Amino acid sequence: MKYETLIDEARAARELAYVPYSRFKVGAALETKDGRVFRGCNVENASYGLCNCAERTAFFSAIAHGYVPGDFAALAVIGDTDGPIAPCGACRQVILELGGNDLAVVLANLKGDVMETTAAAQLPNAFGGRDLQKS
Ligand SMILES: O=c1ccn([C@H]2C[C@H](O)[C@@H](CO)O2)c(=O)[nH]1
Ligand SMILES: [Zn+2]
Repeated sequence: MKYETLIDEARAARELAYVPYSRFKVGAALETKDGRVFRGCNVENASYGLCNCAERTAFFSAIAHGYVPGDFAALAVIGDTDGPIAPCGACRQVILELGGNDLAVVLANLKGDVMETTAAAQLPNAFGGRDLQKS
């Protein structure tokens, strides 16, 4: 799918964000290799630490629908930022594990700025499952 189309999906997802505390809406759209798209928005909570970002909502939705690491082609994320939105560290960790090193990550904002990168490039020197398999 064209990145513009995936960004449009993320833009639509953003409209559904539940953000009574930050008022900062974020949308994500995760494309599977078999052509489906899972949308995600951020979902906040009065217990602030429970807020879930748009990126993780999209991945967790796809996993809950039976998709597994290796099934994903691209992730688009959009927010009302000056430059292309920058995923938080927690999301970069999840994007890398579930999306894989080479997942295309398309970061956008409402003004039309776009940055294309990859999951691995967004989290250098990452901790991963392999690190747990010593001894
Ligand atoms: O890439 C990002 C950055 C922030 N947020 C959310 C978390 C919180 O709900 C709000 C403010 O940080 O934006 C996302 O969903 N994705
Ligand atoms: Zn995040």
